[in-house]
Amino acid sequence: MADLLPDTEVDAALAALPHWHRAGDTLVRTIKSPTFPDAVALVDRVAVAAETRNHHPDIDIRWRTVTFTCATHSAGGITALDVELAREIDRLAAG
Ligand SMILES: C[C@H](O)[C@H](O)[C@H]1CNC2=NC(N)=NC(=O)C2=N1
Repeated sequence: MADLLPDTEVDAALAALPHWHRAGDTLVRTIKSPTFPDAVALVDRVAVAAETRNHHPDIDIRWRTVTFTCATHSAGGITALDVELAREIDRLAAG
């Protein structure tokens, strides 16, 4: 499951993840929340989902702006786990 995705598959995945972009061997999305508590509440929802799937994003919180960076550390790059986590983060951010 933690096999690196070829660039063609990363590009295909990103086509369906318009809020995300590729930065080297990671997928990145920045989300601006209305307030700092809202930003932290989003991070908490993502934390629960990440723990459930045992696949965790790197998270940078700066006031109301949260940046999620997804990569599979054990594989050294982007795998299907990261694409699925990005989709989950989009769902949680939209909810
Ligand atoms: C032991 C545990 O299953 C591993 O360390 C998991 C935890 N969460 C993880 N998250 C991410 N993004 N990459 C990993 O390789 C990874 N490995």
